[in-house]
Amino acid sequence: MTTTIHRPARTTVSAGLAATTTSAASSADSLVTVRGLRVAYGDGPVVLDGVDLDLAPGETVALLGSSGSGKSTLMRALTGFAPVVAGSVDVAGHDLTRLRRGELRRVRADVGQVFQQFNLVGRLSVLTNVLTGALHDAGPLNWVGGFGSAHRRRAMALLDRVGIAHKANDQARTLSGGQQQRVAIARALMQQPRVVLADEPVASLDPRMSHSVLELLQEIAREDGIPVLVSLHVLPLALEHSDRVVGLRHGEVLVSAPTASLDAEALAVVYEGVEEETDDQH
Ligand SMILES: Nc1ncnc2c1ncn2[C@@H]1O[C@H](COP(=O)(O)OP(=O)(O)OP(=O)(O)O)[C@@H](O)[C@H]1O
Repeated sequence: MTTTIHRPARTTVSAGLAATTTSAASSADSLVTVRGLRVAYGDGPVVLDGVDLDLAPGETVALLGSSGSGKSTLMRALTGFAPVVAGSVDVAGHDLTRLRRGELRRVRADVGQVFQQFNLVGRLSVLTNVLTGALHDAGPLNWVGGFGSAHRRRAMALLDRVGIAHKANDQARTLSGGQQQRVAIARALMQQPRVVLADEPVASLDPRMSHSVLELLQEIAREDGIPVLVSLHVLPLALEHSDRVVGLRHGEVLVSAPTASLDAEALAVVYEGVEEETDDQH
């Protein structure tokens, strides 16, 4: 696939940009392929317009854009929850826009999700929170012992992988934000996802924790050979912890290029003409 930095007529072209480079992803090897995606909520305006996206196994793609540019909506489309007006959203060989509800539920199990607020059940143990990631394939639960021993072994192995096995029996709410996000990542991995979506996973974390959580996500992508799409508001974090960057502005993809070919100046086009606060982007 050719990658692009689009410059709409109303924006200024700054010097020195590589307008065309070669991407890591192409539709041939992509696990996720979005084409011509157009989304509108009810009778409201179009919030995604003609979006193309490819996610290849093993790559971490940073999704950038100002508040309201459509990042969460794109993530929602990848789980079949966005009101799609046109286009296709292919995840692991299934076009989500064409599936019935039951089929959609099965395909959703392939998509692991990580959220800004972790979404753990605070009063439950760390281990139980991770186990809930396997609910879709747990079968009839043994309500005395809960999940079976195979699930528990897998959950413990994942907690070990994310570095907090020693907290397994603690209540989730007693952990720090960074630790809770690691639990949430382990829970997402528990469902053995084919792709991981992380919607602003470090927005509630301090800089040190942010780096370590993003390092972990990138490591998981590489080691497990799954794509990770991570939306971020902080440019330096995106430039340090991704293989490719996709930049949205007003629902359109303006930048899609390997991270190594980009810098903050090249990405400024994504934020040009946007009035919202920009303090945390640089
Ligand atoms: N459920 C909804 N109903 C109506 N409009 C919505 C809904 N969700 C989002 N929108 C609108 O869609 C547009 C894109 O929103 P979205 O949340 O996808 O942006 P975002 O880039 O994720 O923003 P942020 O960085 O603030 O999370 C915005 O104009 C928003 O108001």
